[in-house]
Amino acid sequence: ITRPRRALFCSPKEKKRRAQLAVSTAFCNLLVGSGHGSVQTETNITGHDGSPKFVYLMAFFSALGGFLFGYDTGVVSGAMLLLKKELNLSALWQELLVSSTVGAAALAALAGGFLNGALGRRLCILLASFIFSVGGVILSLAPNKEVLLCGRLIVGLGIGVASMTVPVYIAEVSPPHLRGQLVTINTLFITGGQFIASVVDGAFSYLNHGGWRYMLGLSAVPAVLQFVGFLFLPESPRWLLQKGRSEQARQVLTHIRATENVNEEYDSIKSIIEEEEKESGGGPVLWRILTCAPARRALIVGCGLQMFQQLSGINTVMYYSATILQMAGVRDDKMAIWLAAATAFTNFLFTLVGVWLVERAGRRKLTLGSIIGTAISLSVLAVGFLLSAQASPPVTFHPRDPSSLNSTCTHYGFCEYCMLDPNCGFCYRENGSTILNSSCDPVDQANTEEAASGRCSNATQGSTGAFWAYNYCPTPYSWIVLLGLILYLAFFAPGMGPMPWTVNSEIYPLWARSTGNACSAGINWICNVLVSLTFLHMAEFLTYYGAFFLYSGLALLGFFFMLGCLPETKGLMLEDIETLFSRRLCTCGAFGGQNVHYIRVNGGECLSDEDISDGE
Ligand SMILES: O[C@H]1[C@H](O)[C@@H](O)[C@H](O)[C@@H](O)[C@H]1O
Repeated sequence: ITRPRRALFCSPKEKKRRAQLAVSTAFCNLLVGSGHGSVQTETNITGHDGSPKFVYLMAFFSALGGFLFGYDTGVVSGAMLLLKKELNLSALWQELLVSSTVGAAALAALAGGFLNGALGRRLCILLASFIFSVGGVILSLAPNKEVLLCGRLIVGLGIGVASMTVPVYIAEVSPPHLRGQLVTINTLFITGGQFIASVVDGAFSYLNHGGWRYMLGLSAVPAVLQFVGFLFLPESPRWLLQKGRSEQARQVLTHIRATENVNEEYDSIKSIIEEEEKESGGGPVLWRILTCAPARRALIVGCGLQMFQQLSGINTVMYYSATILQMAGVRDDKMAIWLAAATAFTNFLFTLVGVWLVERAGRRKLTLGSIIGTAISLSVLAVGFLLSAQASPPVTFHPRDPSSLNSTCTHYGFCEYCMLDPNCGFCYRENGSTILNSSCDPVDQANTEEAASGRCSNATQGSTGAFWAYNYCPTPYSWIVLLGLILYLAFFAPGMGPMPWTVNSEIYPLWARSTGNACSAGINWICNVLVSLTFLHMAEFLTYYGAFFLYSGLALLGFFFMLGCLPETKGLMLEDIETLFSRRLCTCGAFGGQNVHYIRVNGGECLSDEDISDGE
C-alpha cells in the first residue's frame, strides 16, 4: 500500500522541525562530502550503491559512545602504573579506582532502561557524552585520590548509559540489511577505544610526572565531538512513533532512508506499536516482560549471551596479556606495555572480521563458531599453563636477608607456588635455557616490578644479572600460551565480542527494548566485575590452568545454550523478530530466519505455554 505524498507542513512547530532536519542534512553533507556548500535534499545523501550515507554518519557518531566505553575501561591499567607511584596508592585504592567505574556502569546501565524510554535515545546519548566530558575534565584536573574516585564513578555512569543506548539507537535507525553490520561497528569502536587507550598509555608512560592526567583526560575530546554531533542528529523514528509523535517520526524516517518512499516501513512500525499498545497489560515493564513468554525468552537469551561473553574471560585475557607475553620471554616492562597494545590491536582487527561476517554468515553461525573456538583456545591456554606449572623451576637459593626471613616467600620450593603468592616473586639467573640460583623473594609492595630486597631489588638488579619474574615463571612452554592467546582473540573478537550487543539490540519488541537492553547490559557489567575481581583469587586457589579450564568449561556451556536458544535475526525487520521467540526457549535456535516470512500470531503478544503447544 503506498500512501500519497505528505502534505506540506505548515505549523510553526513543523517548520522548526524541518529547519532542524535541513541543518542536520547540511551537517551530513559537509561531513560525507556530497554537498557543494549548499543545503541539499535527502536524495543527495544516498551513496552510489543506494546505501544511505546519513545512516553511516549516525552510526559513526553513536559509536563514539563505544569508543569511550573501550577507552575509559582500557586506559586505567596504564594510568595506574603511574598513579600508584605518584599518589602512593594502597592496593585497596587501586582496586577502588579500577572497579568503581565498572560498578557504576552496571548501575547506570540498569537505570538507563528507564531513561531511554522516558527521554528517548538521542537525549540519553547526549547525556552520556556530557557525563563523559565532565568526567574527563575532572580526572585530568584531580588534585587527590578522592576526586579521582569521583571522576571514575562519573565516567562509569556515562559508560553504562552509552553501552545500552548506542546499540539500540543504531539498530532502530538502520535499514534491516545493514543493521547487524552497523551495530557491530559499535563493538569495533569499543575495541578501537581499548587499542588507542593502550597506545596512549604506552606514549605517556615515559612521562613520570602527571602522565596519567593526559591518559585519563584525553577521553573528553571524543566525548565533546559526540555531544556536538548529536545536537544535529535526529531521534530514533521508532521511539518517536511510540511516543505518538508520528509526523516527526515520518520526517526522520524519510530523512534517514534518503527516500520519500518509506510508507511501508512507517506503516508496519506504526501498526505494530498500535497493536502492542492495545495488548499491553499494566504494571512495570520488567514485570510485563517476565509474564510475557516471547519477551521473557528474548530476555533470557539476551542476558545469557552477555553473561557468557564475560564468563569466557575476555577481560581477564586482555588484562593478563602483558604477563602472558612476559612468560613468553619479554623482560622489559615498557616493551610489555607495547605488546599489550599489540594484543588490543589484534582484538580490534578480528572485530573487523566480525563486521564483515555478520551480514554474510548471520548472527547465529558467527556466535556459535566463535564460542566453540573460544572454548578450545581457552583449553590451549590452560594446557600451556599446565605444562609450564609441571616444568616449574625449583627454588635453589634461600637468601639470608633478615627482612625476607619472616616472609612466607622463603617456604616455597618451586617457582609455581612462589608466583601464585601475590606477596612473592621469583628471582633467577639463567645460562641459555637453564635456570640458576633461583630464589623466592618478597615483592616491593609499592612497585611490583622489583623485589623488596636481595638480588632483584632496585639497588642491585642490573649489576647481578638476575631477572625478576612477578606473577609468572620462566618456561619453555610459553609458545603454547602465546598460541592460545592469539587463537583466543581470533575466535572471540569476531563473534562473542560484538554479537551479544548486536543481538540484544534486535530481539526485544519495542515496548520491552529499553528495559531488555538495560537488564542484559547490567548483567554484562555485573559479570565483568565478578570475573575481574575473582580472577587473582581463583588463580591462587585453582592455579592459572585451573582458572582457564574453568572459563573453557563455561564457554562450552554457553555453546550449548546458544545452540538451543539463539535464533537467526539477520535481515528481518525489528518488528518481526519477536515472532522468533514464540516457541519454547530451547527450540528457538532451530529456526533459521533466512527465507522465512513471519506472520504474527495473536499479534505476537504474550502467548501462554499452552497456546504455544497448540501453535506447534
Ligand atoms: O564486547 C566488548 C569487547 O569484546 C571488549 O573487548 C570487552 O572488553 C568488553 O567487556 C565487551 O563487552
